[in-house]
Amino acid sequence: MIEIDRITKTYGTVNAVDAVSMTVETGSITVIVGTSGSGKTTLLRMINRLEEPTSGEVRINGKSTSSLKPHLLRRRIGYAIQGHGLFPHHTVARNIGAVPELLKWSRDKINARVDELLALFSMDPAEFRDRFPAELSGGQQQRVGVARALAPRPDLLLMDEPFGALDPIIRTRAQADLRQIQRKLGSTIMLVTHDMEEAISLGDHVAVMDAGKLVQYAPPAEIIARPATDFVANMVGDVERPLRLLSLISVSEIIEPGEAEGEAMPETASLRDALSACLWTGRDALPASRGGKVVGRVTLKAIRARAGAHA
Ligand SMILES: Nc1ncnc2c1ncn2[C@@H]1O[C@H](COP(=O)(O)OP(=O)(O)OP(=O)(O)O)[C@@H](O)[C@H]1O
Repeated sequence: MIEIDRITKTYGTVNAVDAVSMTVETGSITVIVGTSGSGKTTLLRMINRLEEPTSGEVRINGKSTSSLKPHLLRRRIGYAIQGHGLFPHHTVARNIGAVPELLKWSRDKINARVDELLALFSMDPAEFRDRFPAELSGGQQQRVGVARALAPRPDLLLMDEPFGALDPIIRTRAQADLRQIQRKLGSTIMLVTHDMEEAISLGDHVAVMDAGKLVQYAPPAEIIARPATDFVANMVGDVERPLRLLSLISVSEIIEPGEAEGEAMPETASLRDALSACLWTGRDALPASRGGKVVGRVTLKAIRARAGAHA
């Protein structure tokens, strides 16, 4: 069991993560979802102490992570990131065996573990063991990255946007593979994404972050049925229907006078695109442009009203 207890990270005057508490059950997947800058990565990196918390603590099976040396802690916690961070001059086998080697496992034990993991990820060990990362597809590199993180049988696997670089079809497949492997190995996983669909399809629990705060922590069905705040409701949408409707309406229909910060949205774009841009960049309003010139703004409130009017 992982207990996160009022953990906070302050940069200057900003609480990037603000007194977040949650308990993660062993053998489950928890997905942390939120807009850009909501504190997801900082939260994840405090768990393996790549960032030191300003206050609060994390306990793994009852033991505070602050009682362990960070490099020893990180051998017990796997970490997989977007772009996978493989060592380019090492073979697949050496990449996967990197931490077991540090832990001084025997050569036979490492080789067996490498082959076991490759097979689990549907990669024939005889074919892939001796290849270099550049000789793999993006999806294969991603799988090797996850296999490497799982190699020493970590207590916990942290994943930061692991599927971010994959195209949508491979991404869906990679999510299904991860689910299957996690079930088989009984791993405990905490995964960060900005994609609510990914959170809902992968998570046993979904943690929604907004401006450093944990605004809801619940199973996906509850997040959809009973969003705790307007922000969560916005992130979930009313599942698919309003999004489909919004994709049929153009920004030009709801432009209003006024200003907004950041990159402009062309009036010919759909409200689905405008909503997506608001959520992605954490803005409540976007400038709207016609022929490259800003002519007003489109607000999250107006997008929601329009979605409601069609419901
Ligand atoms: N080293 C740092 N120094 C100062 N501020 C930081 C630092 N790291 C992160 N922040 C700030 O903390 C906040 C949270 O950042 P964090 O990277 O955790 O967000 P995130 O939700 O993971 O975003 P994204 O999805 O864009 O990666 C942001 O406002 C960010 O600018």
